[in-house]
Amino acid sequence: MHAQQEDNEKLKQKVNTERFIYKDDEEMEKPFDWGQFKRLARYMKPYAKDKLPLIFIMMLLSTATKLTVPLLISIAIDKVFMGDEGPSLLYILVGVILALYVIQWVSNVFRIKYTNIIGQNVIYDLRADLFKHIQKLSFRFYDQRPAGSVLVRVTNDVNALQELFTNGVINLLIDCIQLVGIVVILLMINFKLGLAVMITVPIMFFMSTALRKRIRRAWQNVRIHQSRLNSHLNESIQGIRVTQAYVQEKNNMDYFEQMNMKNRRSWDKASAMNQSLGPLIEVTSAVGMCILFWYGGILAQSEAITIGLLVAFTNYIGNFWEPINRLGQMYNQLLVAMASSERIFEYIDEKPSVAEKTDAKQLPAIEGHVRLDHVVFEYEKNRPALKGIDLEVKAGQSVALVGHTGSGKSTIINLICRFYDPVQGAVRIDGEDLRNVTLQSLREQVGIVLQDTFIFSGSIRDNIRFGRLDATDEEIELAARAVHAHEFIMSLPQGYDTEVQERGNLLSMGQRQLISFARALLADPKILILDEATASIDTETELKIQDALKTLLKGRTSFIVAHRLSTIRNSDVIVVLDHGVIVEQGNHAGLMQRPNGIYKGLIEAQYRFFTEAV
Ligand SMILES: Nc1ncnc2c1ncn2[C@@H]1O[C@H](COP(=O)(O)OP(=O)(O)OP(=O)(O)O)[C@@H](O)[C@H]1O
Repeated sequence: MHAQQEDNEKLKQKVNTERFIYKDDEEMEKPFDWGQFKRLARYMKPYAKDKLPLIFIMMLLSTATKLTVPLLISIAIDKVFMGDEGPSLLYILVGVILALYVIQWVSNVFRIKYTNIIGQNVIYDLRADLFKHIQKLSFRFYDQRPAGSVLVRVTNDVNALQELFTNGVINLLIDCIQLVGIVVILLMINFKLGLAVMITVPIMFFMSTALRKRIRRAWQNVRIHQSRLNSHLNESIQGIRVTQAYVQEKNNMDYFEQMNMKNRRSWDKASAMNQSLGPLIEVTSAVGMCILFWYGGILAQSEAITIGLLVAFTNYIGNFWEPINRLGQMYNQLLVAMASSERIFEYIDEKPSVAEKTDAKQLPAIEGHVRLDHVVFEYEKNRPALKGIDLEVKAGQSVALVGHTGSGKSTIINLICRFYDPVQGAVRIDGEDLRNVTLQSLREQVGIVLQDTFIFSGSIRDNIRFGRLDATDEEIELAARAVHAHEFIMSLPQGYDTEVQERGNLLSMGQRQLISFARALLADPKILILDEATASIDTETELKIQDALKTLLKGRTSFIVAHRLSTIRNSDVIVVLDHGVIVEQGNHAGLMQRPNGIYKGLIEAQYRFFTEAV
């Protein structure tokens, strides 16, 4: 019994660990890619003309002032303290140093201000480009990715570039200029001493490069864990109702804890490694200092260098390690940003699988004649969802698509709206192959109401107006009345102005559907598609809806997918699908006369279901 319990516990743990599998969205190692860096830098171009030269001047000014101060101090030591100059030179030097600090401060303030402006603008543009593009991507793109991972690219990856643009690139330049400046000054003051002190640079460079590679990997590991945590969080919040309904909170929490712990451990490891870099730099700089005091002392004794210049040397060396340390960090930051930019550009470069031809023409006002010519379609290679569909629908006819679940009903609809293109064959409206027309001119004339109707945050009025943005309030109300939505809308606290939250959480499923009916009616499309649209409506409302549908469908070609067969018996043509093939076609009366017909079987099964249930 005990062993059985243990087995059960193990099985539960196994299921829990394997339940969530998130594809890692992160490249481990990527060499620096100049092409990509240039592409990224192009985002700075619009601001380059007026802001970049200013930033550059400010940068040179602050570095020059910073590097001049030690030289002035050395003059004070040699001429005033060690020499025989009077205090007036000291006052002048102190005044100049003070002025230099003020200049440095002012130039830094403006530099930071301008770099922030450029950085924020670049990030704004990049995010806008990315969002604009992913809005155009086809259903196939979204089929292949969890929403969480798309979200992470628009938020986290773009944020990762923010630091690079606001500080990174400019600090990198400042540090390079400062380093070159210091090296030149050191070698000019005393060539031999300069070389001797810098002997430690290559040693430190090699040691820190090796260490940094490991640090970079450790941070990448942190991001992988964070990304998994994000995906899980996104899924948990979206699926919270199902989780609670199946009392899976504890399992969910256990899994979250595991992820959270792994994330924390990876963070601890990375930050411990990071901290080991500081002492390495300190030791190297201490060795450099020792060399300076030892060799510098000898040179000073032989009067090859003055005490003032030795002090200046010490000062410069002190300022030397800091940018070297930062440059290493910056390189890491640059590689991280490059990985992020690669992921962003990957989306921006993604071509919509349903692409408009360059010479795509406007679909003129249609009559609504729809034809599917031997259409074959597959979502995944070698798994056809439609296996050669031939269907002709005259303008104004109402077509019902019926069949078992997974038989291909929604797929036909997806092709008529051109959310996907057929693999073989063609879908034509008024004789025009849909691949030859612009998406806008097609979709403006095809209305669709889905079972999972999407309600956007905003007022009820705005949601109905989504069907036609220039509709007047009267037209909106007329549409709502026609589909019997007006009564329930008026019973809401602010009527048409009632704010509904994202996804319409405040409304029932049926109410959401009535709103989308009104939305579709307002759009006044020549072809109307109702995909399981009446599934969530109660029988009483359905009777009203049947009446409304008559108005809604009048003069339009319509496609109705419904499991509730009572909704479709009045259709002109009923198309019965099975495993992606049309197996029967005709009107209700005709199909009911077929002995052993599939449609007849479906109707009888549904009738039995209802009579036995009652
Ligand atoms: N986005 C997708 N990616 C991969 N396969 C899909 C996708 N959508 C549907 N399929 C597959 O295509 C086939 C047809 O699906 P379709 O949604 O057209 O069926 P349906 O008749 O509308 O079913 P239901 O009545 O359950 O809505 C099914 O085998 C389904 O598994």
